[in-house]
Amino acid sequence: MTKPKVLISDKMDANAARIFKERGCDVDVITGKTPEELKEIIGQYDGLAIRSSTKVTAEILEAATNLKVIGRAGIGVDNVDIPSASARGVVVMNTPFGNSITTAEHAIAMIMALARQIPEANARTQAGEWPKSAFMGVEVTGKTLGLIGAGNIGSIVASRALGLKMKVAAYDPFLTPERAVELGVEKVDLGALLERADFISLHTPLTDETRNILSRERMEQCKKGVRIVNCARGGLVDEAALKDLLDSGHVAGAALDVFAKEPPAPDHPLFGTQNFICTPHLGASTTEAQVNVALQVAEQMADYLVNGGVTNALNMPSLSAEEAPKLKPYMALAENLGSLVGQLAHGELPKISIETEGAAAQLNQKPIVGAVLAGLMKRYSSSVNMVNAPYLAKERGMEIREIRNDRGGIYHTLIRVTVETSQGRRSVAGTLFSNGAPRLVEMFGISIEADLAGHMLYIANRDMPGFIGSVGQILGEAGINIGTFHLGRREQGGDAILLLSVDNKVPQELLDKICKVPNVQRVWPLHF
Ligand SMILES: NC(=O)C1=CN([C@@H]2O[C@H](COP(=O)(O)OP(=O)(O)OC[C@H]3O[C@@H](n4cnc5c(N)ncnc54)[C@H](O)[C@@H]3O)[C@@H](O)[C@H]2O)C=CC1
Ligand SMILES: O=C(O)C(=O)COP(=O)(O)O
Repeated sequence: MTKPKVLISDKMDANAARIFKERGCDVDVITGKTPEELKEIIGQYDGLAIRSSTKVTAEILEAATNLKVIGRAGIGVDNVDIPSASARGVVVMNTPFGNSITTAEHAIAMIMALARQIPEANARTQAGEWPKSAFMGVEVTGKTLGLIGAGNIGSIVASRALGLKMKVAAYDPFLTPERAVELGVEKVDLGALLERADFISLHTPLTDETRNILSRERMEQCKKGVRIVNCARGGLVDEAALKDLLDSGHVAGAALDVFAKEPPAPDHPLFGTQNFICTPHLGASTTEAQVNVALQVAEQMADYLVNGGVTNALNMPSLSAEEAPKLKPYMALAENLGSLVGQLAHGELPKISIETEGAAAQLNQKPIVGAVLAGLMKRYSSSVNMVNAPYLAKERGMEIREIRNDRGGIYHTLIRVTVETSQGRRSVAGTLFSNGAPRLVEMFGISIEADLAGHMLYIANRDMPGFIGSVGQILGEAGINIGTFHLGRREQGGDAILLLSVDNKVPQELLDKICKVPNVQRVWPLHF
């Protein structure tokens, strides 16, 4: 058998190459290639090991005709086009914990550097000045640190900040009250965090929801004199607004490890701004973290290439060869149902029950439960997958109930997912057609049949004449094409639901307009 061939295309600790060789792979270390150069050579490799510099675009993947696995020695995978990789059957893995401590420590270092203006004081002192009276710092003791995102890294930052005698307030829709107590932080909403924080540190992935989470408006809502740290992802903070607010003194200091575009242009507006400090995406750059992630990524990738074992994959569950074909369609259904309740619940999810009926109840429940939870949490975490979702859910205090009912009801096979939140109970169910196609069959106890795919709109209304025409007209006038249309109602004149698939994302103004149509109770955009 020919040896699998791996390319390490970003700077990586030498342990990675050593492990690949020891595990029976050939390995090339070629860093600093342009996308065009990478495209030329990628076709010969079975594995690609990267950090954040290599951008694995659809175009690169198209040329990667032999590629089987991409391994990210680190956490964020926003530089990999995962849908394209999945479509080509390429497994994408990361190392979700290997650099978390190191990155949390970098955020703490940034907080301290801002509090005492260490970089500028250092530069001026070494330039021959003795600017003792130019600098007046602030203590962090007793100050409030507002954490946006309290996952792996945010939690570690919280523990270190508490050790520094700071108070920690955290905004994270996935943080349960119990987990907040365990961490010793106060769970708050974003508005309260902005009003109270003396320091803000961001620790979320970059998603549609977190992009620009510190917008101009939100930073203006902050306490005057706030100091902001971003060691997560560029794009979370509006850089132009940050520049203006530092100039006006509303923001007293800002430290960025990451930029919207990396590397930033040499004339980036923030460069040279007073009380602004930055580092070139060094969050994960310690000897310890780099050894951790290099060893882990090489072991995981070699295991997959040589033995077919799957660990920390973001686009594939870990499955045995016999189970895989049977479970595959169920997992697609389960992930869609999880994603649907996650989008509808939009908030804390302390209790979830996953019920299987008929044929579904006879199968290995683990991948089904994993897929529901992965669907539910994927909007909140970049590294969630079917394998680690149950673990993450447990860690975050989610109560998970599994119910099996071997006897089928009206459907020969059914999965029902119910979440209980402070806003109430939300339950959805789906079945599989005989060709394996997944189908939603029930929402909130109301029968409805729909495919869950692409952009959709969920509308809850009173069952009254005329409403469908008005909704269709609003969308039609805005040039939004309706693909499919599904209706369900509890009883004549009672609660009813409408699920539409639409060709484009529906803008907020239109959602507001639909909300005003008589008898409409709730409008919710969905995406699958
Ligand atoms: N600067 C650097 O070198 C490094 C940066 N990172 C980045 O740090 C970030 C966090 O990493 P982890 O803690 O490991 O991820 P994680 O997945 O454990 O935690 C992310 C947290 O953000 C929360 N979240 C998601 N959407 C949110 C929203 N709209 N508002 C508030 N909270 C939200 C999630 O619920 C989750 O608890 C990632 O973007 C990662 O890529 C990670 C390592 C090194
Ligand atoms: O792990 C992450 O998400 C990081 O951002 C670290 O990036 P790097 O591997 O240092 O290029």
